[in-house]
Amino acid sequence: MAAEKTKPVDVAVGILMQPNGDVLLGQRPPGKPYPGYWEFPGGKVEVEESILEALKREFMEELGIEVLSAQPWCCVEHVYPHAHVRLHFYISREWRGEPQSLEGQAFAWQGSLGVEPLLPATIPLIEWLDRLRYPSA
Ligand SMILES: Nc1nc2c([nH]c(=O)n2[C@@H]2O[C@H](COP(=O)(O)OP(=O)(O)OP(=O)(O)O)[C@@H](O)[C@H]2O)c(=O)[nH]1
Repeated sequence: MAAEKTKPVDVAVGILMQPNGDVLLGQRPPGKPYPGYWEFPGGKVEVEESILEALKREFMEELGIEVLSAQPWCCVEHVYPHAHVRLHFYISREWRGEPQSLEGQAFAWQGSLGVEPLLPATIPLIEWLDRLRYPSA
């Protein structure tokens, strides 16, 4: 069945934002669709799990970070050849712990220049995000 005719899969995505505006990105590992592309950490929401619960679980599993609070920011739907996803982006400024690469992926704190390539569904968000994190620019 073509991906666009399927029901979207909900994905919880977290943007950890430091006081200077830097945000945390992770790199997709080999063996997954879009290997080597950069993304905000997160993953699919499981059955009977809220988006915030999924976000907290994914951050703990992937990075060993305890997200203490996060606010919904925006929701983007995208149809890839491999999946139809509905991405729920949350912004967190309050977490505990330093990121560790628990699943072998690279990660980086990024300022305005950023890393490339980014996942296609994530690219339009960067401009909106820059307006939020650098309001006087
Ligand atoms: N975490 C994350 N996922 C994103 C972003 N942008 C984006 O399009 N996605 C898509 O959302 C889905 C994330 O789910 P996932 O991480 O559990 O799935 P996956 O494809 O990596 O692997 P899996 O199906 O083996 O679990 C992927 O289809 C990914 O392409 C982003 O910024 N962060």
